[in-house]
Amino acid sequence: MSNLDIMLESIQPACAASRAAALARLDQLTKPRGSLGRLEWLAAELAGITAQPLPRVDAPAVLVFAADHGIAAEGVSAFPQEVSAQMVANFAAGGAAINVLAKQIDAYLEVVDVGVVTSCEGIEGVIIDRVRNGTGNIAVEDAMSLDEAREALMVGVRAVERARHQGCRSLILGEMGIANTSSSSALLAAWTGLSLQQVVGRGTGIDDQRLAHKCRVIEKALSRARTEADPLAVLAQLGGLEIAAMAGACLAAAAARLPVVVDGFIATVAALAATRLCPDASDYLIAGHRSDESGHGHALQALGVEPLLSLGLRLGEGSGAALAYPLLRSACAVLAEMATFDDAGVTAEPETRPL
Ligand SMILES: Cc1cc2ncn([C@H]3O[C@H](COP(=O)(O)O)[C@@H](O)[C@H]3O)c2cc1C
Ligand SMILES: O=C(O)c1cccnc1
Repeated sequence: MSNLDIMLESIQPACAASRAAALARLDQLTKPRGSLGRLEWLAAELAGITAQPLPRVDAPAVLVFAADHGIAAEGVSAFPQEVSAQMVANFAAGGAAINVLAKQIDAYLEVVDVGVVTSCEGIEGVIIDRVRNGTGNIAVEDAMSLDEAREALMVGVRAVERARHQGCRSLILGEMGIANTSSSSALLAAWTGLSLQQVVGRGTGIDDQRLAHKCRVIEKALSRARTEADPLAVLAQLGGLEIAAMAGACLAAAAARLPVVVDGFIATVAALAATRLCPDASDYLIAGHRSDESGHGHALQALGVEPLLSLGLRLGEGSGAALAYPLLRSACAVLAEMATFDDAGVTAEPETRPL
């Protein structure tokens, strides 16, 4: 059995007993039942994920995976392919949105080159774990081989191992890769049967004409693909290297009982890939936000998750997940630190006297 198969077999559903214990405690805390709304739901989810009635999520790791996409040659993005490598240098220099947001939550940040066309070797601080030099153009050929898809998953697994070594207890997964909304749309359509109109959006901000062209290119990719194939084969045909790495990171997180805060459209499709490979991995996913990329709502629905925030972001990099992360911290703090009715001598029973 491969290391990947061993890990897939080790993934267990979230712990129902810890979740139930957290829910019972929430009802004893000094507040009307349920009055902290989704924060209570979040606290219970985190208890189930970590198998701890009083979960802890500090410190978070932000893992940003970068790779290029052959489909960029079709003109499906508003930006040229070289921006992927330039942005990796920007991440390394600390100048991107995710750098700023990761700093605000005291996160451990790692940028991994999984397959940027102009290799990021030599950029200080970037982890080089390359599978190949960008993917094939999915309109005309498979993105990668089955072996390469497995290798890309393992890139994510290794990144989670490093984050755990740093003492991280929660994960935020981000990506950089020009044209990766196209691969994500193709994967989402392949796995859900949704129409192109539902899954294809403007990405970096393309106009109507380019959007129509993007739809035609993705349609070509889908007509070439064997969408009924097993999930790994679909990932190899249509996926991106960074998408596969994020999926591998989701699986490793599930195996280690760490919560993953899912970011935007691309990260959600990667999380969907993880659940296609191992359905129990879905228990470990918290949707950070709903991005403005049309199709993200459908992707979240396919994953069966409700996002915490909706701020009109359309960036990726892990930005929306980093913004949502403080809610996880707050949920854990409320559960652990609020007084119970008994502790505080507050009457727990609702009013029963007749009016
Ligand atoms: C400067 C810049 C920074 C970014 N950070 C994330 N993305 C986002 O945009 C890309 C996806 O959109 P599309 O499929 O239209 O290319 C990804 O790299 C994603 O992470 C960026 C894009 C640009 C241009
Ligand atoms: O939702 C996202 O993650 C997204 C949307 C547009 C461009 N890049 C990323």
